[in-house]
Amino acid sequence: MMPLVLILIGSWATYHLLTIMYNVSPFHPLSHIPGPTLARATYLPEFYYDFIKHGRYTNSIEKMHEEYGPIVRINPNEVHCNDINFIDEIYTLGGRKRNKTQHNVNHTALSKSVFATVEHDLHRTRRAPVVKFFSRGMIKKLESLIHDMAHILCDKLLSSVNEPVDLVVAYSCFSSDAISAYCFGETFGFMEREGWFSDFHTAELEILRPVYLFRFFPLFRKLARCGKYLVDYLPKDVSLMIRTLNIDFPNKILKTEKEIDEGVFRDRPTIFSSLLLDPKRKKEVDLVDEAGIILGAGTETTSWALVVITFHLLNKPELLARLHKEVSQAVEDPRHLPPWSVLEDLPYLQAVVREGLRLSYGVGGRSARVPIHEDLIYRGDWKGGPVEYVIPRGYGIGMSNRLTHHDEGVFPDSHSFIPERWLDEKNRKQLDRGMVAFSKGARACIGMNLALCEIYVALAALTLRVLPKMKLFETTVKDVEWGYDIIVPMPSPASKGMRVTISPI
Ligand code: HEM
Repeated sequence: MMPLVLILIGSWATYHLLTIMYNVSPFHPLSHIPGPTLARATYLPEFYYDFIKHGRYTNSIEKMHEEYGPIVRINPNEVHCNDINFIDEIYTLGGRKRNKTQHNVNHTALSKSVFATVEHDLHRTRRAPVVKFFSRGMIKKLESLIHDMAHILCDKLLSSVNEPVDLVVAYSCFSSDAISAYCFGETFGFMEREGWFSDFHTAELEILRPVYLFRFFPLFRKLARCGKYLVDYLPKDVSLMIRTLNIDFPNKILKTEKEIDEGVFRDRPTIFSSLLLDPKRKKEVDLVDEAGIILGAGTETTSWALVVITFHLLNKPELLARLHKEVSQAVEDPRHLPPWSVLEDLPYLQAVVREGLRLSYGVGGRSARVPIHEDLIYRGDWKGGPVEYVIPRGYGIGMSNRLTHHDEGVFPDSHSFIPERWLDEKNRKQLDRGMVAFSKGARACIGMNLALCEIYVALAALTLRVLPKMKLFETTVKDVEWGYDIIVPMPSPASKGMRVTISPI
C-alpha cells in the first residue's frame, strides 16, 4: 500500500512540476506576455489574494499594470488588460465569438444560467429568450410597478424617523421587491414588513462568500446544489433563499405550466410565463437557474448603485441642491413622476446616475472573454514607446471595472464623485467608451433597462421627497468605497453600512 501511495504522490508532484515548467517556458503561447513569474507559473498568487485574503486579487492586478504595462499575464492561462481602447476588441458583438473561461464561471453554482455559460453559441441560445423580457418595450408595460415600489420606499423611509436607517439594507429591500414584482408577479414583501430587514441581503452575501472556494475547488459548487436537502438545518435567511431558488421557483414553474396548458393567461406576464411561451426556448434554457441568476445579479448591483449615489449627494449638499432644482422643475407632483424615458433625458439626473454607476462598478471582479476563432492584436503605449502583443485564440483576456473606471486619463480625479464631468459634451464620447458598469458586447448585462428604470425612478422620487430630510449618520466615504469583491463590490469589512437619519419635517 505504502509504495502505491508514494507513487501516486510522486506522479502528482511530477505532473505539477512539469506543468509549472511548461507555463514559464518559451513554448507556452502566453510566454511573450509580461507578468510576475509566480503568476505566470501558477495560480498561487490569485489563490492567495482571492481565496485566503478574500476577493483582493484586483488590487494586485492593479499593481502588476503599474509595473508591466497595459497587458499582463495574471495566471498561467489568462491575460488582463487595462486600456479602454481595447474594450471593443474583448467585449464584442456580432459574429466574433467569445467564450467565458471555465475558471471564471466556476464561482457560481447556477451553472446552467446565461451568466455561467462558457460556450458562445450555447450562451446565445440561452440568452435570446430571456433578454426579451427586459427590453425597453416590456419595461414600459410594467413600469408602473417600479413607480409604486419607489413611493413605498419613500413612504417607509419618511416614517423611519426614530433611529438611523442603513440604506444598504433599505435599498436592497426595494430592489429585491422591485425585481420580484417585475419578474415573478409578486413582491417578497420586504418593504411591507415592520423595520428594515431583507432576508435576501444577508443571504445573498452569505451565498456569495464561498465564490472563491467554488472557483478553485469546483467540486464544492456541485455540493451547493444539495442545499435544498439542508434547508431545515441552515441559518434562517440562507435557508429562505435556498428554499426560494430550489423549492418555490420550481413550484411556480409547474403552476405556470399548468395554467398555460389549461389556457389561463394572466394580465401580467412573469419571466416564467414569458419563457414557457417562447417558441424559441430550447431545452437548454434552465428556468430555475435563470430566475436565480436574475435575482442574484439584479438586487445588490442596483441597490449598491443607489447607495453610492445617495452617499455622495448627502456628502455634497450643493450637488443635491442642483439635482433637486432640475427634477422639481420637470415634475409637477412628486407622487406622480413622469416615465423613465422622460427622467433619463434630464441632463443633471443623467450625469448623477452615470457617475454613481461608475463608482459602484456593477461587477467587482474581472470578467474574461476567450476569443475562439481569432488572435487579438493589441497596440498601445507604455513608458513613452509603442507596444504590441498578440493574444492567442483560446486564452482568456479580461478587464476589471474597478480599474477601468479609475483610468485617470479618462476620468481625472477618478475617486471623486463629479457628475459635471458627464455634462462636458466634447469629452462625452471618451467617457462613454470608458463606462463599462453594465459591461459591453454579447454578454453585457441583460437587466440593464430594468436597473436603469429602477435607479432613475427611485432617485427622482427620493430627491424630491426624502433626501432633503436625510443626513449621514456616522458614515464616511470609506463606507461606500471598494474594499474587496465577492463578484459584487464590497466596502471594507469594518463598515457598519451607509447609515442615515431622517428628520420628521
Ligand atoms: C446597476 C445595476 C446592474 C449592474 C451595474 C449590472 C452589471 C452587470 C455586468 C457588468 C454584467 C456582465 C458580467 C460578466 O461579464 O460576467 C452583468 C450581467 C448580467 N446581469 Fe446585470 N447588472 C445590474 C443589474 C441587473 C439586473 C436588474 C438584472 C436582472 C433583472 C441583471 C441581470 C444580469 C444577467 C442575467 C447577466 C448575465 C448576462 C449574460 O451573461 O449574458 N443585472 N450585469
